[in-house]
Amino acid sequence: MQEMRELRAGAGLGGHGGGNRWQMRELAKGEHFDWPIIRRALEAFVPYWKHAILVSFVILATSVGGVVPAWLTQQIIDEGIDKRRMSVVIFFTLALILTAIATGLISVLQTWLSNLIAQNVMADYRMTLFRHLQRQTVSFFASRQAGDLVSRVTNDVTAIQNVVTTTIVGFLSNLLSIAATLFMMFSMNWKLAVLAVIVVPGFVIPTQRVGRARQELQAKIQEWLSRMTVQLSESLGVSGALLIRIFNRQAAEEAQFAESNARLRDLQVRQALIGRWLFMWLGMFSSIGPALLWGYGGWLVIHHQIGLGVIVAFTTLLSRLYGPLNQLAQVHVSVLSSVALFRRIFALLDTEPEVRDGDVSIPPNSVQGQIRLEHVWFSYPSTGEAKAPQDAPVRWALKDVSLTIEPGETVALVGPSGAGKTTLLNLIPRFSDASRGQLYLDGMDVKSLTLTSLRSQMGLVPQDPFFFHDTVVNNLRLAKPDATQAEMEAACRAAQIHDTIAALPQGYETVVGERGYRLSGGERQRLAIARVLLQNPKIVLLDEATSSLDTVVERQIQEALAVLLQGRTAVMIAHRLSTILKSDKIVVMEKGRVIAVGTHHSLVHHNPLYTRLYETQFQVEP
Ligand SMILES: Nc1ncnc2c1ncn2[C@@H]1O[C@H](COP(=O)(O)OP(=O)(O)OP(=O)(O)O)[C@@H](O)[C@H]1O
Repeated sequence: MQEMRELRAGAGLGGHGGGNRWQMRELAKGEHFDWPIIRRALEAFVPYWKHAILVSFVILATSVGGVVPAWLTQQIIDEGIDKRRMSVVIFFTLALILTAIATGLISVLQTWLSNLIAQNVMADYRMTLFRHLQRQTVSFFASRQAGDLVSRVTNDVTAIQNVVTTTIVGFLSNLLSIAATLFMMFSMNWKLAVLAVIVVPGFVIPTQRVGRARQELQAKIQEWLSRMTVQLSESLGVSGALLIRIFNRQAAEEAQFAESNARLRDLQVRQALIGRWLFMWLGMFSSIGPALLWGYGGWLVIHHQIGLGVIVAFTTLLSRLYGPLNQLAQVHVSVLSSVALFRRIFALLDTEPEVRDGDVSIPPNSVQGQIRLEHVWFSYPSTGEAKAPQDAPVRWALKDVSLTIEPGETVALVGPSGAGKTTLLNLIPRFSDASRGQLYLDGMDVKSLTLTSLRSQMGLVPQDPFFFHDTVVNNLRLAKPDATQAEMEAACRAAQIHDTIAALPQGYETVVGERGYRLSGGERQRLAIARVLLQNPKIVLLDEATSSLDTVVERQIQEALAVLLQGRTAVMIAHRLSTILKSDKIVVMEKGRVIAVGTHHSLVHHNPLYTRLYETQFQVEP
C-alpha cells in the first residue's frame, strides 16, 4: 500500500492543481530539511548557473514590475485627475500600458528560462539514472518491481520541474513580491501599510488551517479510492471474478464495496463543505480588507493627510501582499517534498552495481571455452520488501560447487526445482558474482575480464526468449550488428526457423516482440538459437523450455540444437531426455550442491535422485 501511495505521489507531482498539493504534502510527511540532500540536489543546477543568475534578475524585475502599476495609478489620480492635469494623466496612462507590456514580456522570459533549467536538469537526471541502471545486474531487476523503476526515471524526475517552478522560482518571486509591495506601501503611507499588515493573519491563518484539514481529508479520500480501485480491478478481472464465484463471495464483495462507497461519499461531502467555508471566509476578508482601508483611508483623505490615489493604489497592492504571503507560508511543504523526491532518486543512484567490471579485455572468440568453478558459494542479496532480518541465517542458492567443463563439452545441469541450476548458469556470464570461491574461463579469473569481452564469448538461449518490439532483422542484429541478410537467413535455416519467418506477413521485416507478431514458444526458442548462431560464440548457455512440444517442433528444435552445440562448449539446463542423452556430462544438483557428475548410463541406476528425475521429470519425446 505504501509503495502504491509513493508511486501515485510520484506520478502526480509533475502536474499542477488541487491533488498535486496533497501529493506534495503526502511526500513531505516525516521528511526534514536534510542539508546534505539539498546541497547534492542543488549541485545538478551548477552547470546552469548563468541561466540561474539571469532568472533571478528576471524575477526581481517581475516583482518590481508588479507593484509599479499601483504607484502609476496613484500618480494618475493624485497628480493628474485631482489636479486636472491631462498631460500627466496621458503620461502615466502610457507608462501603465508600457509596464503591462514589459512585465508580460519579462514573464515570458521567466517561464522560458526556468523551464530551460528544469528540463535540462531533468534530462541530465534521466540520463544519469538510465546509465546507472544499465550497469546493474539482472538480480537487481529481479528484486524490484519494473513499474517502480520506470516511475523513478520518469515521474520522480518529471517532478523536478515542480522543484524549480514551485520551490525555487516560487519562493524567490513571492519573497521579492512581498518585499517590493511592503516597500511601496510603507513609502506611500506607513499608517495604511500597518493596517494592511495587521489584516494579514486573517488571511493566512485560516487558509493554512483549512488547507491542512482539506489535505488530511484528501489523504483519507485517496486511501479509500485506492481501496476501491484495487477491489474493482481485482473483482472485475477474469481471474478475480472466477475466484469470487467459486467461493461464493459475491455478497461479501458487495458489502466491502458498499463500505468504501459510503466512506467516499461522506468524505467528499465533508471536503466540499470545508472548501466552501474557506471560500466564504476568504471572500469576506477580501472585501473586509479593502473596506477597512477605505474607511481609515477615507478619514485620512478627508483630513488631507493622503490623496485618494493612495487608497486606490493600496487596494491593488493588497492582493499582491496576501497571495504571495499565503504561498510563502506553504513553501516548506514543497521544499520537504523535493527533499523526499531527491532522496528517492539518490537512493537509486547510490546502489552500487553488484558486478564490477574487470580490466582485461579478450578479443571475441579467442578463448578455448574451458569453464572452471572452484568452491563456489552463492546467496542472493536480499533487497526491498524481501529484506531478511539482520540475524537471519544465509540462504545459500549454491553451496561449495566445484566443476570443470572442458572446451567443446556439452554439459547438462539437472535437478529438482530450486536446486540452483539457473543460479549456476547466471554466474558464467557474470549476471551475478559468486559470494565465495572462483570462476575461471580458460584459467582466467572471470572477475579480471571486462564484462563486454567476457559476454561476447558466450551466447544465451533463455527458457522464454525475449524479443524487442522491433523487426525480426533488428532482433537478429542484436547478436551481430553488421550481419548481412544472407548471414541471417543462413543462421535461421540452420535453426529451422527460416521458413516460418519467410511466411510471416512482412517476412524478415515483420515486427515481433511485446506488441508485435506473437511467435509461439517453439518459434521463439528457434529464433533465439538463430540469434546465437549468428553471434557464433565459443560458449553456449541454454535454459531449455519445459513445455512439451509436438513431434515436428521438437525435432526442429533438436536439429537446431545439434547445429548450435557443434564445436562449442555448452552448459544447458536440460529438461528433455534427448538433450540429456546427447550431453557429454550430466551434473546432478540438489539444494545448491552438485551431488553427482556422470553420463546417463553411469547415473541412471546408481544415483537415486537422478533415477527419480529420469522417471518423473524428463520429458520423453513422443
Ligand atoms: N532473484 C532471487 N532472489 C532470491 N532468491 C532467489 C532468486 N532467484 C532464485 N532464488 C532462490 O535460489 C534458489 C535456487 O534457484 P534457481 O532458480 O537457481 O533454481 P533452479 O534449479 O533453476 O530451479 P527451476 O528449475 O525451478 O528454475 C531457490 O531457492 C530460489 O528460491
